[in-house]
Amino acid sequence: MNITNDIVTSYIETLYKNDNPRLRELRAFAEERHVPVILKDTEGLLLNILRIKKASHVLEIGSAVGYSACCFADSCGCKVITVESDKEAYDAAKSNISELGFSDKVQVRFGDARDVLLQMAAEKETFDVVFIDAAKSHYREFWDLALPLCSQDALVICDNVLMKGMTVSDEYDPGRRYKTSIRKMREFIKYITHLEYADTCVLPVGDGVSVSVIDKDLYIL
Ligand SMILES: C[S@@+](CC[C@H](N)C(=O)[O-])C[C@H]1O[C@@H](n2cnc3c(N)ncnc32)[C@H](O)[C@@H]1O
Repeated sequence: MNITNDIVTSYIETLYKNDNPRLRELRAFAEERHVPVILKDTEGLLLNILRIKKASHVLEIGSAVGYSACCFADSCGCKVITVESDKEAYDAAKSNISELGFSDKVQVRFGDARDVLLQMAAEKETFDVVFIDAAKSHYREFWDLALPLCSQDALVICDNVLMKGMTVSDEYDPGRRYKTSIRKMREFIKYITHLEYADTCVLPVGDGVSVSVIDKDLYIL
């Protein structure tokens, strides 16, 4: 189910373009195997945001097969560190990044992002964009761990925040199967939209994308 009108979504899909044939192939490969990769309209939004921001160092939580990480590096030449906890996905991401020629720009790290980000903080790594696209029920933990890694005016972008409409209304989860993750996502959205150190907007693009600008001067560890 789309969170926007199906006719609008289909029309926007017809406008999609990615000029890199290898990335188009990787998207097709992932889609055929039902590997979740960023939706086409989300991709368009993120790549333009990265270019407007002139992003140089991007942290991604949730690599899957490495598709979005390669798109980021391809669109603006930024360095990307992407973190993946599933061994099979990690291996696939590593080999795709290498085969597509992005090994000098994209580094994939294996492990639960909640552990890997702690190590990165100890190594004093910083990023001007963080993209959170992993287990939805852990978004608050990912956010808290990503904040110390952000530079001044960094962007923290979270995917799937509208959860196919379920964040907005229980009617989209009639069997109440996702009750806990819905509650956690609502709490997360409320949290990030009421912070003094972050300005956040939530966009009904793809499965819902939040974009937060971080004022490090107002952020106290
Ligand atoms: C939606 S997919 C990522 C898609 C990718 N960003 C793209 O668009 O090409 C989410 C990925 O997050 C990974 N993941 C889930 N929880 C994680 C965690 N705690 N730490 C690291 N990776 C995690 C999953 O194994 C899955 O491969």
